[in-house]
Amino acid sequence: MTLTTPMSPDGPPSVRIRDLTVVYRTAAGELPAVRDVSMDLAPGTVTGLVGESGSGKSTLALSLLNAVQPPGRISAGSVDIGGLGDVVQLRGDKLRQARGGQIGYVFQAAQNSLNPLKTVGKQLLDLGRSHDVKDLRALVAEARDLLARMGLDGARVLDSYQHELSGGMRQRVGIMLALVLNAHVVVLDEPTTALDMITQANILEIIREIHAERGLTTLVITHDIGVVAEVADEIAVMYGGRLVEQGPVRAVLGDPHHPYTRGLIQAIPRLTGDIDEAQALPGRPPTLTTIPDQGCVFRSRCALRMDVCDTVDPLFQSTGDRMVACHAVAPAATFTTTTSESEREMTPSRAWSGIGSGRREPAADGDGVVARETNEGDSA
Ligand SMILES: Nc1ncnc2c1ncn2[C@@H]1O[C@H](COP(=O)(O)OP(=O)(O)OP(=O)(O)O)[C@@H](O)[C@H]1O
Repeated sequence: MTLTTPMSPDGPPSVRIRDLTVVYRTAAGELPAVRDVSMDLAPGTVTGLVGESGSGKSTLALSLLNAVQPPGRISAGSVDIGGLGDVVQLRGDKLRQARGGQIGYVFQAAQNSLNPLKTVGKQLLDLGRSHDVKDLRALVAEARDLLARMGLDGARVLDSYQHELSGGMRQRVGIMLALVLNAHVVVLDEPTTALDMITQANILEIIREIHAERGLTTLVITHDIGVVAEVADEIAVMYGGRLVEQGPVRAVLGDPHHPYTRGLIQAIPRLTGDIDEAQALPGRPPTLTTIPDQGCVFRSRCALRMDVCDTVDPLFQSTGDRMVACHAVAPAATFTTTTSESEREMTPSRAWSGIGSGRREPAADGDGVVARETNEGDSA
């Protein structure tokens, strides 16, 4: 079925986040939930943002709409969205129009975020009026089309109250409301949480299809790596308010370079094979007050911890096909110049030799020493 709203004539927009820091006011002062994050969402891609609870995913995503609420605020950095400029600088009417108009957001637990006292159609009209939509009939037709595209009877759904719809139907209504004003950047926060497996699979398929057909740039936030594997082109991994790894999904999931990414993957129980293969990550993620203010944020849980990790923030830098922030992972330059046997041992997969076999201590001397030398050189 053809959608009434075609792909943007300029193509999907790019999103460029630079040096973004978001703080929350606490009894201990303002503390960063997102710190110095730089990342690009390539036009037309689905990026999956993963990390344990509290790693800063939702805070980062809200920054894309300049919608961080007090006691939080964006204290530094920029979010440039193609055709819009720096969203962090937008105020008043311009910001209100951008939200929903150009940037759609499907909130966490969208299934429960509809107004229980109004029909979906009434909420749609409220949305249209708040964005000064002149042709409300066309808006309703667009909503019906979108709902039909997602396998629902549009007219019936628009006449329904929240309690008359299943969880999966409400989630689709959330997606419709995020897209109906023709947004081309879409953020979905935990789009499949609390849905059964079949409905989850169905929603992920819908996200992919609509993403491709409408020419969107999409960010999906989830703590479930399975969701990322299913729906995303790129994966970004967050820990303690930092981005620790970002790259193509297949490359990163097939050969994770950061110890945290590897730990997340190893913690997934498999449907087949030995159930004991899944290893929970030891320790807990930090809270705002326990995130260290210098050195690597992951070091207290890291099997590859070295002295340098206590004092020097690892740079988020290219290791060839991806970006990684880890002192134990050699940057791209090292790979292109290595020739000798000992230098070849610097590759991340060598540094990982102990982890894959279930050993939970730093890699053997040679690897550890070489990695440390490499990184001390870098930070100099
Ligand atoms: N309103 C707030 N006031 C104070 N601290 C907050 C507030 N909202 C979030 N935080 C803190 O900021 C950090 C990041 O939270 P955020 O919700 O962005 O993480 P998340 O990765 O999205 O977690 P989840 O998956 O549980 O939603 C956490 O330590 C959280 O406790």
